[in-house]
Amino acid sequence: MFTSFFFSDHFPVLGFVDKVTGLTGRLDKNFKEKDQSFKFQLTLDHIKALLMNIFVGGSDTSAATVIWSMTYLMKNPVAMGKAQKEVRLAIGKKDFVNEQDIQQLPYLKAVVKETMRLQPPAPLLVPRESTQKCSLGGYEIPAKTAVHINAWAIGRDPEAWRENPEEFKPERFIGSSIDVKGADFELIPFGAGRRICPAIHMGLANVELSLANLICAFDWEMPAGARSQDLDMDVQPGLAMHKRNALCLVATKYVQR
Ligand code: HEM
Repeated sequence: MFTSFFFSDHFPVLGFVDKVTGLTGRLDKNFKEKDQSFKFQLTLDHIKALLMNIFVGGSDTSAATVIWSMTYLMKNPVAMGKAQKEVRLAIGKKDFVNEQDIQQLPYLKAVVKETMRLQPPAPLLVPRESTQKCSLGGYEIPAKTAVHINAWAIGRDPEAWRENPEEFKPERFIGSSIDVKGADFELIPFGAGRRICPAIHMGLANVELSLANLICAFDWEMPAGARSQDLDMDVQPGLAMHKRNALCLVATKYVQR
């Protein structure tokens, strides 16, 4: 069915041909059969909710991370300089950073990890409920308990991050195996275990690609009269942790000499 040629897909006015050839009837029958393999009736509302999940879950978190990364880089010009030098050297005369280039950018990746450590986009991950009674770290947790994991606090825990945990220091990840993929519990911006963010690779690519292109193509300055050290880190409370006040910067196109 998937590979069949439907006139209606290409020439809507000739859609009646699909009815005459029986394709439309076969399509309806297929849908009905597939629907029965679900334990419930899949409605348009379910599909809308699913698309909403993907759209909100995907765009909001990635956008928040790019803005926090830019904020930290503006407040740390040495780190901004290092990240720009790395990406500009790696792509040479090309005018766009692509996914392959990203693999040669360890410092940029460290910047993203460090941002996610300090400002995980979903600071309490997604609320969950325990299905059965269990014991964790000496605490008895009954079934049906609401569980919130404070990824924000874990990322700043001085026992896990011994070297100035409050400081933005991407270098802490250079030569370190700690990653955001759910295996290192001190850094879990995407969660961990079976309910870890299913789009972790897409989320990381969104952030790394946007950030790499922003800092590669432009030099960034504060608007006249503003100082980067005064940039605030105020947070807009919500499921996703956004910067409360808009980050206003002046971009100048970078021209390679
Ligand atoms: C920087 C980007 C992203 C971050 C930081 C992020 C973070 C998270 C976190 C913390 C969770 C909850 C994990 C848990 O409860 O343990 C989650 C779940 C989820 N994320 Fe992401 N996410 C990102 C990008 C995306 C994208 C791009 C999509 C979709 C295209 C997406 C779709 C989802 C969905 C559908 C779930 C629910 C999974 C479930 O309940 O089983 N996320 N994400």
